[in-house]
Amino acid sequence: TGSTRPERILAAVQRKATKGDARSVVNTIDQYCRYQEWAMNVGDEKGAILDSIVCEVKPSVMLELGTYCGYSTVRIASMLPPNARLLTLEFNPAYAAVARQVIAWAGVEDKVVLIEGPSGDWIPKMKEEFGVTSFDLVFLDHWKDRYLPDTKLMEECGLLRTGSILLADNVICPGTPEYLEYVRGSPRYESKYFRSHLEYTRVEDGLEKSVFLG
Ligand SMILES: O=C(NC/C=C/[C@H]1O[C@@H](Sc2ccncc2)[C@H](O)[C@@H]1O)c1cc([N+](=O)[O-])cc(O)c1O
Ligand SMILES: [Mg+2]
Repeated sequence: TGSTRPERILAAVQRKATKGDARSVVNTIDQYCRYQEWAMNVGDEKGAILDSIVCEVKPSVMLELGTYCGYSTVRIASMLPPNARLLTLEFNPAYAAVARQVIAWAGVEDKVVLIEGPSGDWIPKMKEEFGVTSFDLVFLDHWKDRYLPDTKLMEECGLLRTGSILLADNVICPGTPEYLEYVRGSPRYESKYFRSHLEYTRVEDGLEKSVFLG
């Protein structure tokens, strides 16, 4: 029973990244996944677009769907002011266990609430369990067939307000056709595509930024 890919990524972080230095953790994971073994982090190229949108929005309360190893969790948290909160949802306990350690190594645990379990169960409980009124920014990077149902669920639960922003990874590769059709076709969203590449490759991919109009 060898190690898993997330465990090997964590090992690289604990071996090579400077403890307490979020950028060093991000750079270490990018190096490892570009030169040792590919992994489904948003990566450096799309990550720079993510950074620019986090900086522009300056969210007080943000949601990430799909923590995985915690790469984008650390990337986002390092951009947030001290009193801002990033809630991140992870379904797989083994991935969550790795992510907690990556987040701790980066020193951003005070800004992050990692929630274990399926988004479908937790989204309806956000208000009562975490005191969330609405999300300023949501980063969708979990199962691609959950992007649309979870967006509709957030609407129904009143978790989006006029101006809330959805930022979706992988809208080209692997692709999220139903979600894309919905946000681009709905009068309740103003959508914009940021062209990029699939992490660590030359394959086209991109992020879709959609502003909820209420
Ligand atoms: O499949 C992809 N991502 C799915 C990610 C899924 C992550 O989210 C939860 S699922 C969940 C469910 C419910 N609630 C929370 C988390 C999984 O345990 C995993 O940690 C993907 C694939 C490629 N690719 O090239 O194949 C590239 C990417 O950038 C990708 O994001
Ligand atoms: Mg992704």
